[in-house]
Amino acid sequence: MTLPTIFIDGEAGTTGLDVLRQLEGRQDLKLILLGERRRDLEARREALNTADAVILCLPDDAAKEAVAMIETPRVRVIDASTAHRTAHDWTYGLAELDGGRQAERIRASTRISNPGCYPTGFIALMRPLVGEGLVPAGHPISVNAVSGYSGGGKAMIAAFEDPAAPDATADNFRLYGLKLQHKHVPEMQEHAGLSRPPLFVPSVGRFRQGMLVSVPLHLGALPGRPSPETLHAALTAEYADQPCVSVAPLEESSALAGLEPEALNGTNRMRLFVFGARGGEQALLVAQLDNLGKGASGAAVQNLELALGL
Ligand SMILES: NC(=O)C1=CN([C@@H]2O[C@H](COP(=O)(O)OP(=O)(O)OC[C@H]3O[C@@H](n4cnc5c(N)ncnc54)[C@H](OP(=O)(O)O)[C@@H]3O)[C@@H](O)[C@H]2O)C=CC1
Ligand SMILES: CC(=O)N[C@@H](CCC(=O)OP(=O)(O)O)C(=O)O
Repeated sequence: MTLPTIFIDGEAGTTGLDVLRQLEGRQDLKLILLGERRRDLEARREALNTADAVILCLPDDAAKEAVAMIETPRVRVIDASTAHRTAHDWTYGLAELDGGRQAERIRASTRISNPGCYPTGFIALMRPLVGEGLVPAGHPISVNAVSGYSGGGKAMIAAFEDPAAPDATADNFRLYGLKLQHKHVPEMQEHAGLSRPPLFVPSVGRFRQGMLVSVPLHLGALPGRPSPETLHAALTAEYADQPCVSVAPLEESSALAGLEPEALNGTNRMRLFVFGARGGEQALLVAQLDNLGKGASGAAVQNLELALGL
């Protein structure tokens, strides 16, 4: 039996290394690695056109360049960058959407855009609620989030870990994206089904990886005045059959005094929480995930398995 071949373009970057860690040692596929030739255009072109599947772990411009180099339509492409996440001829790689029907679309596709880390949490929380009409598409939505510093790739890792790095920082925590035009906003809006861009306030802390994405809601301002229990029931039903996404029971979340971002590190899992007093007028929805796991490399490997039927 011929094993499928996989090329990771960007194999030595933060996401690429994490994909490599998950794939090396597998007996059901063969990796194409370029090592020192990874920046050589001709070596990349050849690998991009001979592999059965390629995972692009590159900045946006380099990802677009890689796609333009692919002349073989059968090659399955999984792009971890932001470049194709709202492109209508690409399939959005969040397999759990629409009760898992998105997994079928991924299976049938040769162009798969891997979701952004923050959008993975936001869309998982919001899309079912908008779809059910519990939150109107035009409702003003705010989203606050915190990420580990690996979210900014090699440069941000160096800034937090190496005092001699060009952007070295002693910050323990900071808000950013303060122009309110973060690159993830169009992706969040489109795949959550919103007609108005969410107001997104990201932040980064002095921990390597892990993420919380929070959406506060004034329930009295929603048309049906749903309770926290109603929102929780909708999310629980949506993800009931999904092994990688779970919804914490209300008894569990109401007993929590706090929530930290690192609990799911090293996994491809995401946990959703609904906080709020029983029957109350306010709710806080939170997604907990690993920015490098379900937010990047974990989802890329999940999409690879779907696309190749592994
Ligand atoms: N970090 C995260 O949490 C997440 C990242 N992503 C996305 O994944 C992609 C990669 O990010 P990340 O791994 O963090 O970034 P890194 O900066 O850690 O790695 C980028 C990689 O791209 C390679 N590269 C850069 N430019 C070129 C080029 N012109 N030709 C060939 N290779 C090139 C680099 O090569 P070299 O090793 O030679 O420097 C490096 O290996 C980005 O699009 C990012 O948005 C998505 C979700 C989450
Ligand atoms: C902490 C930090 O800087 N995070 C990055 C998001 C991670 C990333 O590169 O975005 P994708 O998920 O789209 O690839 C940022 O805000 O730009």
